[in-house]
Amino acid sequence: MLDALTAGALEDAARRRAALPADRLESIALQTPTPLDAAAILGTPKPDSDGPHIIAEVKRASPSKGALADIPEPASLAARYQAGGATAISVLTEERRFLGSLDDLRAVRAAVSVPVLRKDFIADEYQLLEARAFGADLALLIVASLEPARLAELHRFATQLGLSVLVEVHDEHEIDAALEAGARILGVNTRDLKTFTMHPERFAELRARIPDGVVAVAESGVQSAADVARYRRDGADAVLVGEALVTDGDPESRVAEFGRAA
Ligand SMILES: O=P(O)(O)OC[C@@H](O)[C@@H](O)c1c[nH]c2ccccc12
Repeated sequence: MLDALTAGALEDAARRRAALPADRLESIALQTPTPLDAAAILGTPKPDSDGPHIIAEVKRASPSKGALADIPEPASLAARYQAGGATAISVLTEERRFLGSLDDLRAVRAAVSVPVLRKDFIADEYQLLEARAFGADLALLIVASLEPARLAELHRFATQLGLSVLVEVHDEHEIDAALEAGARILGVNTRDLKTFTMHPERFAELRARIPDGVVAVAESGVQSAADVARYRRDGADAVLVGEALVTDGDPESRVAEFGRAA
């Protein structure tokens, strides 16, 4: 599944590149305001609460669940997340299975002042230029979908563009590869990418391998404040939540509640 998603994302990027070559995209990217330092922001404890930073996700659908929510105005959803105290906003831009787009990224960027993450299956420099040009402050790199040398190369390229990187891992070996590549923000995705089953205990098991000074993000499977509190007690600096927020009638209050969970 991960390979198919990455192949599809690369195909879609190649189509966009045919319309806008990399050198032209790069000059747009470099005229875009300097990204926020997401690693520093997520690495600083919240002044007003013992809860974790919340990274709130704009997510219409997923391969495991199909359609989750109609989101006609991603900008207003993101603004409500920010009003609820979200430290950062994640925007799924993958088109085929998550039904996202770069237009969503652009709209969210214009609506919020907190860091914005481009969440996609990134395996090419062009996709990082897009992230920067459409206003993202950070980009996702998934260790399981990249050779170690390629991961390091893309991490370096993103950093040169001024982007922070959320490096996603699933096991000890991937943590080692991520740290080797220079990761400052590590996301443990507790959803198994092959079976889509949830293993929230994986976060606690892997947390000990994440060194001080590296931001630890717990990703996936949060349904309630109790789930957030558990990740927090297990040592999460930040918790990334999608489904529970897009399916809630009052995402602002829900983000606020999650941000206090400790
Ligand atoms: O909707 P959830 O269970 O709260 O999960 C959010 C997020 O962790 C999930 O969307 C995600 C984690 N890693 C990814 C990589 C690609 C696409 C999506 C993801």
